[in-house]
Amino acid sequence: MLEQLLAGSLEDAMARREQRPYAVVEAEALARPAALDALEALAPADHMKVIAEVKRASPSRGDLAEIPEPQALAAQYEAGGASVVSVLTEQRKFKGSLADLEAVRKAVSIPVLRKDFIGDEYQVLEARAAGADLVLLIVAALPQETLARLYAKIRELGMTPLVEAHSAEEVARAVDLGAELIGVNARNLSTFELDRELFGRVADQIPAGVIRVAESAVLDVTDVERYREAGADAVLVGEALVTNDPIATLASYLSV
Ligand SMILES: O=C(O)c1ccccc1NCC(=O)[C@H](O)[C@H](O)COP(=O)(O)O
Repeated sequence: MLEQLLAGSLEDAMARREQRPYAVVEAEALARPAALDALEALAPADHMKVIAEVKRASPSRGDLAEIPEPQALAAQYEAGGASVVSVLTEQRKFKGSLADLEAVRKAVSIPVLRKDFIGDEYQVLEARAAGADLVLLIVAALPQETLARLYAKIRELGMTPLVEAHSAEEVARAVDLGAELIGVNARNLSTFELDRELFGRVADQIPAGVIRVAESAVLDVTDVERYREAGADAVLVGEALVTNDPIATLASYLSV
């Protein structure tokens, strides 16, 4: 499934490139005001930080919420104390878009993450042109050389890569890249199986000074407490926020 998701996102990006050539999007990306400092926003604190996701649907869970105005939801996330807003821009299975990202960018003043299946520099340029401050890189999706090239491109544009791993070996590859922000995803993106103990098993592999994010299947405050005890600085949450009162849910998570 991960291969299909990446292939679909790349195909869609190449179709957009036919309409908006590389040089045009590059000029837009370079004309943007500087990206916001995501590492500062997510710096370890005396409470758990939250990356709050705009997520309409997913391959493992189907339709979750309509979200006709992603900017309104993002504004609620900011008001509720989220440190970063994650916007799923993948169209085929997640029903997201770059237009969602642009709308969210205009509505909030906290950093915004482009969450998609990134495999090409053009997608990185698109992210910056739309106003993203962070871009997701999935270790399982790409060879190390490609990851390193995209990591460098994201940094060159002043953005922060969120490098996502789903095993001890992938955490080691994220560390080798020099990642300053590492996400451990409890969800296997090929099988959709959840491993809620994974973060606890690999957290010690992440060097001191690197920000640690626990991703996926954070469904209630006890999950947040478990991840906090295991050393997480932040949690990335989609479903629990789009299917419940986001302000109340954020308040309970931020109390940990
Ligand atoms: O969510 C999925 O089903 C999914 C399937 C395949 C690839 C990626 C997928 N999700 C992306 C994410 O990483 C999550 O949206 C994110 O971590 C939030 O997860 P959740 O809180 O469980 O909605």
